[in-house]
Amino acid sequence: MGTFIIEGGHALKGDIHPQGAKNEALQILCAVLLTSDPVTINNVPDIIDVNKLIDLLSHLGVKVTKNGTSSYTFQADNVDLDFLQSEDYKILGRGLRGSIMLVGPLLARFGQGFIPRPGGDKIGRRRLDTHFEGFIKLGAKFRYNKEEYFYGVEAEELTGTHMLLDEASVTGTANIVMAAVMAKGITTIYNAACEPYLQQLCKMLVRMGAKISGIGSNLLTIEGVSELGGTEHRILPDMIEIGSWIGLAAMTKSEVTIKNVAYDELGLIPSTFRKLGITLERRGDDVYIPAHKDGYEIQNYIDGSILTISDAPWPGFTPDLLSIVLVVATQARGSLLIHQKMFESRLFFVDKLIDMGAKIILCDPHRASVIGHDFQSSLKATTMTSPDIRAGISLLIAALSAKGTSTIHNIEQIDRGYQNIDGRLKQIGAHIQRIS
Ligand SMILES: CC(=O)N[C@H]1[C@@H](OP(=O)(O)OP(=O)(O)OC[C@H]2O[C@@H](n3ccc(=O)[nH]c3=O)[C@H](O)[C@@H]2O)O[C@H](CO)[C@@H](O)[C@@H]1O
Ligand SMILES: C=C(OP(=O)(O)O)C(=O)O
Repeated sequence: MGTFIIEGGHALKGDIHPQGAKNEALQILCAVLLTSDPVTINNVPDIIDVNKLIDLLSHLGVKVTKNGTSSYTFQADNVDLDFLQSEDYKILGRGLRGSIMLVGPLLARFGQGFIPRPGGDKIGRRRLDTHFEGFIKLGAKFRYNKEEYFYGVEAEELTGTHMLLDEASVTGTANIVMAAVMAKGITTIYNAACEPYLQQLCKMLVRMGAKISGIGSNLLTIEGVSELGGTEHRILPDMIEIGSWIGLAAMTKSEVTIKNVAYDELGLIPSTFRKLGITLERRGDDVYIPAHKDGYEIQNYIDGSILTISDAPWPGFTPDLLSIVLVVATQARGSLLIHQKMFESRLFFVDKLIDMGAKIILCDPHRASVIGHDFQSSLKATTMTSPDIRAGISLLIAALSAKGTSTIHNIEQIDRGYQNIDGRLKQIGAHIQRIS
């Protein structure tokens, strides 16, 4: 279990280059299984979850060539389907959430897809019904081994159909789209998730020969084709990482420029941080955050009532940034309510912030009310353990702003989604040390 030792209270200064998006990379990597031709992917982040998925692909027989630091070529021309039944597959598949998206492409191309219950953050129930209901509608037979938590779908042929998803699941939509691209006839998916991750996946599939319309909306129409070919794809900058850097800059009163953010893909992220009173300027495709020497003030609603920040399926505000918004609010001028609607166990980490001196009331598992200190009182350094990826980065932000030296254990949770976070923080002046 790795640990960070952080000496807080230092302002940071400099440029940050965001990594490629974790959640997009996981979809795109699974899509390489849809063709026997080479697929080149650029801007691949060097993070635990992505590296685990690349390892899984290579165990499946996919040829993996590293072209440079963040560029890979994959060729799935000799996939070992027997590996899907092996103990190793059960162990490796459980290691991350993104592995669930292997099922759709395997089903589409080879008529069979299996997966153990995938890993990922323990942030509440994470059901997979949407995925499997979609495959069943396309004509697949479903089986589930309850003892081993092992899911399977099989089909001699998939046939296009209309489906209304029971929820706009991000990985569920990606999985169903990848299954449908080579189904016979037309598939329409309503209540589809439409995050930039999904849009990027669909655009890549179109370049591979798929016929998809409605990209970016919640109604996708897919006309099945008989096969797909190779392509080259570039992963967008990670919008969750960009939001994390914005929060970190404000709370440590640091002057930071986040370079090449693909601003037009950030949706509500900039305006949500602005509602906390944080100044961020768009400069070309960069985001400049000045040092907030006089703090930042939370805006109320027009009628004077207290601001609520809550998550919603895209283009709503992403749930993956709520923990970061929460920690940043602990030093704001004013109060707000955080309402985490999607996940029921994602706010419990506020106990650690309360220990550090933050004024937070956890109203119930989904809602926390935060009363900002306006920097009149610093958070106190402490020892903590990172429970999940976004709580982990939030605790790291708290530690960087706190007085004294903090310790964060279980930093693998942070490493699974943030590339060389300590190295990049050091480059802009943070006092952080990794102990493995
Ligand atoms: C690898 C990956 O890409 N992970 C992301 C993906 O996970 P993942 O695809 O697993 O998440 P889903 O979109 O399936 O659902 C997330 C949670 O929200 C609930 N839900 C979802 C849609 C909806 O309309 N109503 C609703 O309540 C689900 O029941 C579930 O509890 O999307 C989540 C939601 O943006 C993100 O937090 C994860 O980082
Ligand atoms: C919840 C997250 O990831 P995963 O779905 O991989 O657990 C996240 O990225 O915030």
